[in-house]
Amino acid sequence: MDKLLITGGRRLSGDIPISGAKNAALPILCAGLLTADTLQLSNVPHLQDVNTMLKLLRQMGLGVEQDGERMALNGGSVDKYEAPYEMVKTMRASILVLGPLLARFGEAKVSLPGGCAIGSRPVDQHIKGLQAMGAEISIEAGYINARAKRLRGARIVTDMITVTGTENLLMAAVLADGETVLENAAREPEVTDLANLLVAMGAKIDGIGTDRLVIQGVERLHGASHTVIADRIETGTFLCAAAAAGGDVTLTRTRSDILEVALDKLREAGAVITTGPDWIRLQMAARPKAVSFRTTEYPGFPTDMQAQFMALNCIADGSSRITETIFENRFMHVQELNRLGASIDIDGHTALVQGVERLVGAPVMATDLRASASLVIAGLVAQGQTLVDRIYHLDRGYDRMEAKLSAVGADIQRVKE
Ligand SMILES: CC(=O)N[C@H]1[C@@H](OP(=O)(O)OP(=O)(O)OC[C@H]2O[C@@H](n3ccc(=O)[nH]c3=O)[C@H](O)[C@@H]2O)O[C@H](CO)[C@@H](O)[C@@H]1O
Ligand SMILES: C=C(OP(=O)(O)O)C(=O)O
Repeated sequence: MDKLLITGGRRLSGDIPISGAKNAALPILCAGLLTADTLQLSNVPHLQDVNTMLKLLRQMGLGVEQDGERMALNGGSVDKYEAPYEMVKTMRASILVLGPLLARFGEAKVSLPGGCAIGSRPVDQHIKGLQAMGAEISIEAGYINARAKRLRGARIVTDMITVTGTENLLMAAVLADGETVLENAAREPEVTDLANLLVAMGAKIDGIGTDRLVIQGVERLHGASHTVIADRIETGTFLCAAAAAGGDVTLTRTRSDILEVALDKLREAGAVITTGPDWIRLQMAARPKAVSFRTTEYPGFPTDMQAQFMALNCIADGSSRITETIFENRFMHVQELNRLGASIDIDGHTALVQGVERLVGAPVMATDLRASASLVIAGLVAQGQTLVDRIYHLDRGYDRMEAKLSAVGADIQRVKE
């Protein structure tokens, strides 16, 4: 199992190119199921989750041609409508095949994802929405079995804001009979990116970027070309790394407008940030100041940045309060950060971080994707060596993180065992 060996204390300086967004690429790949024509995609990131999704889609008969970050998908030969447990258990986003399969083929069998390290993460809202559109759904032996001759438009109000729930229902609604209104829809930029692709494929969607999506179903969708948006969480992760380690980095091929709360927090922490149309520069000359925040849905502070900001707060001047409101169990990194010398207490959904002058390297264990990123950031500032185990979590969502960090001066290497 691969590990990352980091020797802390190096300042970071130089350019880091940002990859396409994992959370946009995954639903966009599933949109390939919605048409018999070809989708031409670019800026698709090299990630384990993308490989897993492609494996699943190929099993269903989707044609895939890959050329680096470019990809051509053809849904003309899709003839299997099942997402088996073995796939779904390694990647929850496999649930995103449910809406497209049901909408185009009238049937789908998808393993229930179950819980994961960060929480119970049910998919009841996906199911409830599809039922409102006329699908007959039964749960048997851990599988969602769904059928519908043709989905019909409906008004759906989800109980909470759900990102993949909105994406699944959107992909179902574009081929449904009549009008669907999705109230309380997620506004994450990745949902917007998917919606823009669907419009390019011939879908009729109003309210893109708002919490009320109105969809007029069409008979069929056609091929299109699309560039996946930049990964705002990868961007934010490298910004936190540079703010914690100190230095001067410029992130290229990314956008500042989809990351504004995180940029404001980094400024509050003492970073000097300048931005251009497709780059963000961060300069950090002093010890960071502690910053408090609550995670919320977009455009609020993203839960996927909580762990990385906690790592920054560990070595900051002052104390901070971090409240997690999206997932019930997203503080698994706290124990590991404390093993490096951090001072963090948990009080319910709030972590109280007392900044310390220094962390000291140690072997630590990654528990989920962003927890892994927080341990890498902590390792970059800790004295001595930090060995991060179980980095298969990191490989799910970061494209060659160690190569990108080495290129700006970090002492970090992948160790194979
Ligand atoms: C592949 C992808 O895009 N993953 C992102 C997506 O996950 P994902 O789409 O799984 O997260 P959701 O937005 O659905 O979850 C938000 C909250 O709603 C709850 N819920 C959700 C659906 C449902 O049917 N029932 C229910 O109770 C969840 O347990 C959670 O507490 O959004 C999360 C929140 O921004 C991010 O952390 C993930 O990185
Ligand atoms: C929680 C995440 O992803 P997923 O929904 O794929 O588990 C994440 O990207 O931080």
